[in-house]
Amino acid sequence: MKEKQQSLLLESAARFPPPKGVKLSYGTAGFRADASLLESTVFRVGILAALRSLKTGSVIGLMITASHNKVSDNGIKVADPSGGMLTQDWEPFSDAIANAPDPHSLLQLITEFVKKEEIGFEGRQPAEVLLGRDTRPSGEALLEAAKQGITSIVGAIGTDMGVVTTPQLHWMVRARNRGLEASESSYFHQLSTSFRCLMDLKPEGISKNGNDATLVVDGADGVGGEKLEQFKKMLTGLCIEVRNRGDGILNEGVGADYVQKEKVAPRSFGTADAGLRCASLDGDADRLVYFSVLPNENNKIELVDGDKILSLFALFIKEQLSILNEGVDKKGNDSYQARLGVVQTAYANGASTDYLKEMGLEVVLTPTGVKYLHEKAAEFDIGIYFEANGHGTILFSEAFLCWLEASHKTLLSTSEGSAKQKAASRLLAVSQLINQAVGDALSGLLLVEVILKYMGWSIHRWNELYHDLPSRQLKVKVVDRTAVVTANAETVAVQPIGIQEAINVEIAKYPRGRCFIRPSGTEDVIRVYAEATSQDAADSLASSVAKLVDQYLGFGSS
Ligand SMILES: CC(=O)N[C@H]1[C@@H](OP(=O)(O)O)O[C@H](CO)[C@@H](O)[C@@H]1O
Ligand SMILES: [Mg+2]
Repeated sequence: MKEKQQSLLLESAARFPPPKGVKLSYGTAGFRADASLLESTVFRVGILAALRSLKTGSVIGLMITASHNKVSDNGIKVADPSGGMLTQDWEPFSDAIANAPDPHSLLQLITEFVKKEEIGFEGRQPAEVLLGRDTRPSGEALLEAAKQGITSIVGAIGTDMGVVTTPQLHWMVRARNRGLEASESSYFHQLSTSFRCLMDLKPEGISKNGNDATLVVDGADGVGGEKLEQFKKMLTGLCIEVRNRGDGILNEGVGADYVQKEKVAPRSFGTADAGLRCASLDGDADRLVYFSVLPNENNKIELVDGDKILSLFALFIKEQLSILNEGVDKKGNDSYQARLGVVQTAYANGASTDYLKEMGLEVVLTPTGVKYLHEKAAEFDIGIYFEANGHGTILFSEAFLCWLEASHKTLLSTSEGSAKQKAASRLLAVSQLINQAVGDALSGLLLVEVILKYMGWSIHRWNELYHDLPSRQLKVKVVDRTAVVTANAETVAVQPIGIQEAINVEIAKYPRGRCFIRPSGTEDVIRVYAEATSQDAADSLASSVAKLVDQYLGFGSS
């Protein structure tokens, strides 16, 4: 590294001293903390993003958001060239530089890393980082700190995309690296065009969804509500009313995380909305859940979560694939036996996993966190992944899309208007509509709406696909959450020794009982999840296992 570069790093790092006594970690989804603690971290992640851009010769993304966390928090996530999450190989470096105590130790870490990764500073392309932020008041100053980090790498530039949803930023990174236009208007254009194409391809004779022609959306008082209000004007054939568009406090009693975890209606929704088809986005609009307010039930709702969105998508895709393969000899030249797979975590409701398996689908479980689910889904020709909390998307392999495009072309010339041609056309439109960089509440919502129209289903009919097993989630504060080590996609606790056997004894007391514990990657707690055939049983299983966690690891345990 040249001297000029070294002194630039030292000078700028001196302007962003890290807070004393705070240790930060990249965690499940980037750095998150109280916004007042983050300037130095964000500055340093700016440096990391510029180095990543140099290393890959591609555009990188930086998103300033703390998603569903409270408004006083903030955070930062990195988008890799594909638009997906930062490669896990670079997470240890991000942790190390975030916690470097002074400019010199920071410079030393960077120098060593640049050498190890063989990052060239005289590459053909200059480094470029796209920056975005959500609506948090702390976002503007943090974005400036990130920019300073980026520009402390000689020749690197930061391009401010303004206030955007997390998935919009990831989409833009992906688009730029494919040589496409990466603006908000091109994003809206792609989504609205593919949405219209799918609406035009719905079967004739399907009736409207009864009385729920309008979709009412809770915007979590964040960026998603704002964007949807703007975007809905470009959508034909769908009437959307957006509530909680930013007048109230972000994520307070609103948003997908609140609705999914508490199973109650968000602020601005009540019994007057009973029976309507409603949806809720989270603070940065990468999560989506649906719900319907129950009549006379004190804000209780019928929750249609990420597992059911996944099931709806899987059903639709599977149907289109079987139309395409109808009458085709398995060895036929123009057939492509696409591998369709679904990816869930241990938090997926057991009834959803049973349902998907009964459909004949390959179901894979991964640890919690989109980075794991996304990676697994990419192994299929069509991989659908969702966390129960509503974060997920559909990935199409390049090989399958190539075949599909060619096949569609042939079908257009030989049998335009045939069921097969329409099925191919629908799948192509889905690959355009759904955000293949990352889970996206806006594009997910449009796909749900299209499929409900296609099926002629109301939200209640959709919710009847299967009945969720009653479940309960609890959090337990412990001395050191890293003392819990899990295996088998977090379904088994291998440490502390003996705890799993004790949990098994509890589980055996309940028919269809299922329970697991894991350390959270975003909060300082151990999470307990339990499922059983009645709510009382799920509650009681969760609370006895929470007691075990407290006995083994709680503050009175040592
Ligand atoms: C049970 C649960 O909902 N866990 C969430 C939560 O992770 P934890 O590691 O459980 O804190 O935040 C993650 C990031 O948003 C999300 O991917 C994950 O699903
Ligand atoms: Mg989010």
